[in-house]
Amino acid sequence: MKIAIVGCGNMGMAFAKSFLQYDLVKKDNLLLIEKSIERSEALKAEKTGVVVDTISSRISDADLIILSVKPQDFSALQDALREAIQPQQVILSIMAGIPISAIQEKLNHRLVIRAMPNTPAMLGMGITGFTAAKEVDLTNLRKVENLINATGRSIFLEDESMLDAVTALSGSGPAYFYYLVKAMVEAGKQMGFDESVASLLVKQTMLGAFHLINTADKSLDDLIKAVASKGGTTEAALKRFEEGELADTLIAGIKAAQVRATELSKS
Ligand SMILES: NC(=O)C1=CN([C@@H]2O[C@H](COP(=O)(O)OP(=O)(O)OC[C@H]3O[C@@H](n4cnc5c(N)ncnc54)[C@H](OP(=O)(O)O)[C@@H]3O)[C@@H](O)[C@H]2O)C=CC1
Ligand SMILES: O=C(O)[C@@H]1CCC=N1
Repeated sequence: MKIAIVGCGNMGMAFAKSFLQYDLVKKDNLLLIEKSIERSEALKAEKTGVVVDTISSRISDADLIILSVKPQDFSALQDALREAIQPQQVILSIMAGIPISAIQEKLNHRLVIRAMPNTPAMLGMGITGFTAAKEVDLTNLRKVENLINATGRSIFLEDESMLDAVTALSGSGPAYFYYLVKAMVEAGKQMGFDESVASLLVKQTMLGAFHLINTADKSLDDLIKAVASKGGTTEAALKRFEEGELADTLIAGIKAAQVRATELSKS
């Protein structure tokens, strides 16, 4: 299989490296198109694939073209891509917000799959929601699904509009988790720990607690109850969170991300 990746930043390279790790593509068959000189020099030094800086007829060789530039950068490349693209090539877009119909229209091309991964894809521990234009046949869909699964797990969604919710929940989700971890580390520092000690306490707590979610046969409410003794310390913290409407704020934030994804689709 020959793959071209347009935009080789965080996510483009998470995909590229996962494919290489599982031998789903050979380096010689991996075309990396990266505009940033600094980044493309680094990619050349890493020898991850064939690195070029612009879209040219070389892209016409690829079976699959992955679009992993920022949504705002799509319009600048669409003309060059429309010129070079061949009818049998499959496009996989991971750009937040941009609907399949817009990509089809701008590129004058039908075979478009749209996916929303997240950064743990860098470790093969991502989760990706994806959907496809009705013109994409099962063979191509399976091929792309196999590639996505090299970055972690995946979930196929019939309804494209749910991809904006995937973006808000799991696409952006890692940042919410880091935000929470950062606040807990800050609390540790304010209580007198060095950053490194606070960080160790928090990170190991999050790791252990995560595994309990997955292994203990208990609901999240039961897991909370198992920590929060009547009249104890956890209860004091949870009461303060409730007063500050922390859960509602988190939910509102996630919905704001969904709204932004929908706005991006219209810009
Ligand atoms: N980061 C995340 O957690 C996730 C991101 N996404 C989506 O993935 C996409 C990429 O995000 P991310 O990897 O974080 O972004 P990055 O900024 O890390 O990577 C994008 C790269 O594309 C380059 N680029 C821009 N225009 C072109 C062009 N015309 N030709 C070639 N390269 C180009 C950029 O260069 P320069 O910097 O010079 O502009 C940059 O190096 C976005 O659309 C985002 O919505 C999806 C899921 C999760
Ligand atoms: O913040 C963003 O727009 C992208 C999409 C999901 C994660 N990062």
